[in-house]
Amino acid sequence: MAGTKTRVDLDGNTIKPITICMIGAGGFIGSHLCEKLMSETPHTVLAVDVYNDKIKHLLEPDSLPWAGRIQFHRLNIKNDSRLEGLIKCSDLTINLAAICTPADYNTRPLDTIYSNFIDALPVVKYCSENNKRLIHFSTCEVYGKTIGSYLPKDSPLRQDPAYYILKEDTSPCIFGSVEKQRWSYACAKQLIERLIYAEGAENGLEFTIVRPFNWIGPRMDFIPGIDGPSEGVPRVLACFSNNLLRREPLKLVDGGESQRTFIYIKDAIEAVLLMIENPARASGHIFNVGNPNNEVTVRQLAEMMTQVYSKVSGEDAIETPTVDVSSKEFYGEGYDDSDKRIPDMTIINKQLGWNPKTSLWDLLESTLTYQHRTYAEAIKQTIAKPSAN
Ligand SMILES: NC(=O)c1ccc[n+]([C@@H]2O[C@H](COP(=O)([O-])OP(=O)(O)OC[C@H]3O[C@@H](n4cnc5c(N)ncnc54)[C@H](O)[C@@H]3O)[C@@H](O)[C@H]2O)c1
Ligand SMILES: O=c1ccn([C@@H]2O[C@H](COP(=O)(O)OP(=O)(O)O[C@H]3OC[C@](O)(CO)[C@H]3O)[C@@H](O)[C@H]2O)c(=O)[nH]1
Repeated sequence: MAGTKTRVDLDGNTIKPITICMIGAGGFIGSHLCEKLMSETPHTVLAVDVYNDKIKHLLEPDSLPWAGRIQFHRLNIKNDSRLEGLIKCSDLTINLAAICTPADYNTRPLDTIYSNFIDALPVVKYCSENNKRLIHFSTCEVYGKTIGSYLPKDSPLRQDPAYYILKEDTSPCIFGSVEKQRWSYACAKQLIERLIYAEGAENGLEFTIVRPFNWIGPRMDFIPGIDGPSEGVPRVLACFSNNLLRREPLKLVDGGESQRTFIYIKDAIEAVLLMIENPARASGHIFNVGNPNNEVTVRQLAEMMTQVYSKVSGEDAIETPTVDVSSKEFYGEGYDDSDKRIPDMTIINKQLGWNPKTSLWDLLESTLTYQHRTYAEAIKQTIAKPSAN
């Protein structure tokens, strides 16, 4: 059971129980991290969020084995004076809070910039002033587009990894023009990274920055009309899951040519736990956390999800499984895209000896099994219900 046997870090030292102030604990990543910390470690979590639906199973009932090691604090970090107190009484702060769905970047750029930069400022300040360690969640989007994307389509250099592999310490950050408001998020994340780095350099802040590369799994985002707004546009996993559950074609934005590497949330959480429990190895570093072996185009992702969903649901795929849609139609004015995202793993390998394990097929199988079990019945009922109009 968690907390009863001695746990050691990568250098063989005993790990002491700590208190973690986790901001954004009620979201997708936060819920998995809380689950891991409760079931496998003796640490205490002060879980801060405006919502707690995704961690309710960890908070209730009081008889859970970890009762007393997790407390939920419903607060909005934009305007709540309790934040400093929570950071002060913790050993480590993990900041996950953000607006991080691409459909918002070009349609709500002010909220996006405030959420990812302005609202994170007090968190960094309180950590720095109170000598508290900070693990801040940034994004792979800070790399923007690859250098290779600016080469002619037929250039052989496009095949050279030097032109597309994304490295924390050497790759540039290449964003589109200011009118392309898609980059409001990446730019805000980049500036907060620079501020944290500067706090480390000038004031000795002990920090780690995480750049997640498309972490996916159960509880990611919402299914429109079921546990989120009917007109809402979540990230691609939930968009495609929604289409499959409703037996609608999956929408391929601009032909589905963009490439992504997807990593299973449970693999990624292992990396975060290593950062939490190995401060001497993690502090002062920026880490890519992704699975370079799981690269697909968005079109290939749609095809694979269609096959996997057929297998787990027992339903045949629909006759026309995908449909092309322009980015302007799907996301509106100001959308732009990252062409390709393959993480370099040198730094995380060297510092933490971590590697992802789960193949794309396997992670889709467990995730779509969860989506089917969780939503298929509710979707059937909404489809069967006669509409109000
Ligand atoms: N999931 C990924 O693949 C991925 C990729 C790149 C970066 N990230 C980063 O990781 C972090 C977590 O992402 P996620 O996928 O879990 O997103 P998420 O939207 O599921 O979680 C974010 C949580 O933060 C909370 N939050 C936002 N603003 C808040 C505020 N003002 N006060 C209190 N709580 C607030 C939200 O309610 C939500 O529960 C984000 O910073 C995101 O930019 C995630
Ligand atoms: O129905 C859809 C939805 C999306 N697409 C395309 O899929 C690609 C991936 O989209 P998505 O997962 O929504 O987001 P991104 O990978 O572009 O950005 C995220 O990456 C990390 C993070 O920082 C946080 O999660 C976020 O910014 C993309 O090409 C879409 O256009 C589709 O074709 N159909």
